[in-house]
Amino acid sequence: MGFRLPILLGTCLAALVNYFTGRPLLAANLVLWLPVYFFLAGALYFCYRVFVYPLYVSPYRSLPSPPNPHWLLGNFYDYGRHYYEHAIMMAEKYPDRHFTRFNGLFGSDALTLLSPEAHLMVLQTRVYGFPRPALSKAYKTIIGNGLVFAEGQEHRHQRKLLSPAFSYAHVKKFVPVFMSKTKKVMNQFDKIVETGPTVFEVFSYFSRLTLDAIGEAAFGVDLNSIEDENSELVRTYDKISNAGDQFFLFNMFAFLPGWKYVPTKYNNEIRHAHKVFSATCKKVLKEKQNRLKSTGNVNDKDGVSAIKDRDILSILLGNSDWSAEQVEHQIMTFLFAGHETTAGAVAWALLTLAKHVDVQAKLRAEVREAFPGGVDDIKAAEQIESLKYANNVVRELMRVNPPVISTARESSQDISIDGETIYKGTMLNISIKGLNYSKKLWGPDAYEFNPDRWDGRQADNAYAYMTFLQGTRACIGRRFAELEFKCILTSFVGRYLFEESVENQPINREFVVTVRPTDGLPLKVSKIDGW
Ligand code: HEM
Repeated sequence: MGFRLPILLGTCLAALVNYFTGRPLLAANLVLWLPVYFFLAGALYFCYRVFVYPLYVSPYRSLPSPPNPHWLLGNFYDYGRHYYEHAIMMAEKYPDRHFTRFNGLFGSDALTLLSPEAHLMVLQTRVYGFPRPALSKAYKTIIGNGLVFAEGQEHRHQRKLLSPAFSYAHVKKFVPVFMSKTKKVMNQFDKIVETGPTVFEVFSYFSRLTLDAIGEAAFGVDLNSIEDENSELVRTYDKISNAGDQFFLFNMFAFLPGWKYVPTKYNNEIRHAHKVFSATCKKVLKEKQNRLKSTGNVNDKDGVSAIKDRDILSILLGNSDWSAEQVEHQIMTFLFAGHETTAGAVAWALLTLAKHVDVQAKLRAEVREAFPGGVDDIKAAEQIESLKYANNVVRELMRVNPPVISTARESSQDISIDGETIYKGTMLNISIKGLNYSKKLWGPDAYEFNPDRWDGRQADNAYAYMTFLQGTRACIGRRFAELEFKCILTSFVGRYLFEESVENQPINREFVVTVRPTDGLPLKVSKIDGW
């Protein structure tokens, strides 16, 4: 309906004023009346949207919804903090529904998908009929306008082009990169704990580790953030990711044209961040182009296949359809998507293991038995993949701690699933954590951390394990991330014991694209001799 309704209301108001006052419709006092009409029409429309539409007009009004915590903001405000809890609660209460209602911003309609069938429809069968909502386009400044934001045929094309760089056969060649970055951070840990068990903040170490790993594996450059604690790139990621309510406001007003130019504190930070990311991408690009020129590999006549360096950047450069700016945006995308997610996964995994020292001990025993010579023995993907218990632990850690807890789509068409209709223009919430914790799909102990549940099980229904999403737009970096995660986890748990700094201490979480610990993650770390 957009702005048509206020205009209609404004006209009706003008007609009413004309009827009761006898003044000519928008004639003599046009300049005076027009703003008044529109103000009143806007106010009327606002009341209609917030108070009348959700209760009496919305086609979804009879659908069940979670309690509405705020008449104006609906469930939008606590989306990041408690959203997945709503989804879990709704899934438990309505196990046979495909979707339920979610109280959107300013009385708007939104749905939470619940069933695997609904997810299959939105993420695979009719995937390009469900693009990202306009609201999320505001993230382009941080994530880059690359694969994440491509839609339709353009997405299909980019994905096909980039997929070879993420095949398992290719990704496993990165084990030496993952291990060399891991060992650098282990050396830093060794120094911190050399006089005995020490409590310190661990998240930032993994954030820098994964940033350097993606820099080298995907682009062939050393971003040097492990050594340089004051790296501007790291500080900038920290700043925009720890934005709390400012990020909420940024999102809330993102639909206003020109909002990003309003000089709010966060808008300024985002603009600065964009400059830093853009400068990094340009630097990465330049270094790579120089290297490729010197080896004579770039722009060979058959493009991608002629390039010996089959890392992501070589593939991007081998595609002559893309301008330098497009390549830069893709680099920004992989820098962001490739490090925040895995860093979050490792941090939350260590917290979970700190609460389950028995699992840690069993995992450590398996790692030490397989690699008696210590961390230097870990050299190839096949060695790590052969650790049966470690594989179960990793899958379970990723199930209970998905770093991306939810995502959103918007319906660009009317679609029915078993007679329940999703109307065009509706915002859809995809609760990754909701499905990962579904008792219907995972059994009564779905909330428990239990690596043994994976014995003999892959994931009966792929749409039950959503950490990397599923379908056409599932995470392209999944294999990369899983292998990197395994390298990091087996090495660190092999050598150190992780415990909670204070038992059951709540850790504040921030949800800005990924879930990260707001004030860092303090853990008690001790070195266990013999490895
Ligand atoms: C534990 C680590 C990771 C997790 C949990 C994760 C999770 C996800 C999820 C849930 C999505 C879907 C987002 C959406 O559609 O809204 C996604 C997409 C994506 N991820 Fe990952 N990711 C991880 C690591 C990585 C890595 C290491 C890379 C690259 C090296 C990467 C690159 C991407 C890209 C480019 C997309 C967009 C794919 C598309 O739209 O076709 N991710 N990831």
